[in-house]
Amino acid sequence: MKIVVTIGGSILIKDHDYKKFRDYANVLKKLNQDNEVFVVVGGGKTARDYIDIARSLEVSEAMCDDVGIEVTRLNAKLLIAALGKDAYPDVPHNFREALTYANSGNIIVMGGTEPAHSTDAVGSILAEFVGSDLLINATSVDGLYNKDPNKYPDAVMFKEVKPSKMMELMSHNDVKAGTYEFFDMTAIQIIKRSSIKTVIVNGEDPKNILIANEGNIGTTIIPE
Ligand SMILES: Nc1ncnc2c1ncn2[C@@H]1O[C@H](COP(=O)(O)OP(=O)(O)O)[C@@H](O)[C@H]1O
Ligand SMILES: O=c1ccn([C@@H]2O[C@H](COP(=O)(O)OP(=O)(O)O)[C@@H](O)[C@H]2O)c(=O)[nH]1
Repeated sequence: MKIVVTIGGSILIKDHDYKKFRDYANVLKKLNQDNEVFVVVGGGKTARDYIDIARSLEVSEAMCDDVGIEVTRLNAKLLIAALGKDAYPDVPHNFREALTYANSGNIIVMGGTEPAHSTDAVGSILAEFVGSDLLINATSVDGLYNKDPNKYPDAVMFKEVKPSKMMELMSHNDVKAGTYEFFDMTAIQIIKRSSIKTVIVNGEDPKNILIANEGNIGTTIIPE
């Protein structure tokens, strides 16, 4: 099975701790034993800090996004380091490169591609591009809720959700560099148009990725 895993920067680089990269590498190696694995990593607080500096220098939003992309690629390099010989040594800068590098049989790790969307969108486009059977989105909450669970204690998590419902929930979100919170529209649109089976899980514990592969955790995005 082909699997694309996106790992939110909010978990991977939260504490600037090498152990998170090592723990993720161990889980991804396990997943890669019976599957072909592609990974997309986010930028986290580091990306937001860099974007804030760029924005204060009054560069364009696209340039701010570009700064964010560089940070995601740095995080990808760290995960490649943790994976050692199981990873392809270069970070693909686009989807064609990812597909070409996959011929090596190694785990592919990438960050962002171009401005104006998040690494969640990169994950969904990559899933479409390589014909992935499953997209696993590892983030800092247990799944998709009817409202932000960090702001509203009474928020309720969906076990299953259709893309159109997600669009409704995310439509008010900002589209500036560093602010593509949770899922951006591009990501949802791609998941919708190609009916990509997607599971959103809490990635604080990397082992949840293995559970997501077997089902029954987090939120599953189901076709319309
Ligand atoms: N409807 C929602 N369901 C779940 N989380 C939400 C929702 N709306 C906003 N959030 C927020 O989105 C955050 C995850 O987004 P983000 O920090 O960008 O994660 P990642 O690093 O995985 O991309 C959560 O911490 C949560 O506070
Ligand atoms: O293909 C991409 C990926 C990322 N980004 C920029 O890089 C930032 C960090 O990526 P992301 O938000 O996905 O990281 P995470 O939410 O996982 O920390 C984004 O906010 C965007 O500004 C982008 O422009 N294009």
